Amino acid sequence: MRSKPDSSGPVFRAEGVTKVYRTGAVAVHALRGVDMTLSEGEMVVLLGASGSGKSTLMNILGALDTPTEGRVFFRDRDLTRASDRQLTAFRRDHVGFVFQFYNLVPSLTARENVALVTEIARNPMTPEEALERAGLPNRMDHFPAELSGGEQQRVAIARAIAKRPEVLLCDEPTGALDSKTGVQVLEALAQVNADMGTATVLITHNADIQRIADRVVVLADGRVIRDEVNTEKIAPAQVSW
Ligand SMILES: Nc1ncnc2c1ncn2[C@@H]1O[C@H](COP(=O)(O)OP(=O)(O)OP(=O)(O)O)[C@@H](O)[C@H]1O
Repeated sequence: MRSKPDSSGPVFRAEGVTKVYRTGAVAVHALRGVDMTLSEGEMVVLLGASGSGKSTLMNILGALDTPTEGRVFFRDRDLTRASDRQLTAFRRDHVGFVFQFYNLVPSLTARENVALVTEIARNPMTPEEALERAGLPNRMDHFPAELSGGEQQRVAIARAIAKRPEVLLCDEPTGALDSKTGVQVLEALAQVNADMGTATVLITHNADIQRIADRVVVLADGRVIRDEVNTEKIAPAQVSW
């Protein structure tokens, strides 16, 4: 069953997005006309084989990259017409990113890593609240080297959500984790999605993880080959791989 109504307009809308990377004489067609939407509060799992274009699409949605052709809207804003400066402001104000590798500052504690964001964001939560929401209330004064991979990833999630982004883009957040710690990370993401209504895109290689999604989008060779509502959504704790 869908857990959330789909009454409002999409947060993201990609229309006919193509991306061609040119390296010398070689052209790689990473995306070949992708249409996709992300609705308010929705958790979308993006699946596909290696090289199918998942990261390229996510980077374009998050304005880390620009399409070769096509349009990307964030609410009513056409990102493909925005300047670099506007795109930087868009990322800073609206998007949280979580990557496979946590990119924490090793010499700072969990709390201090999150504070790097809360000190510059416009309407942040406290680092403590962010770490609690990410499921890590008891490790705030630990350094990254004192934390497990799953705990480090939850610090990265806390850092990503501390500015209260409307969208969370997660590229293989469990890719470096075993299944037990991977489930804990998925639980943190599902909790944020449920409590804060943060629309979330989650890239994974792991087909089992699609079961926690509201909707599943599958890419193959730069095209969307499946886009379906998941009618039997399960809790992360029920996922095993
Ligand atoms: N900066 C780049 N320059 C040239 N080619 C690129 C670049 N980034 C990605 N590509 C190519 O674009 C295609 C899609 O890559 P992308 O990283 O989006 O796939 P993916 O589905 O995320 O793969 P993976 O699951 O392995 O991360 C691949 O063929 C890749 O080699």
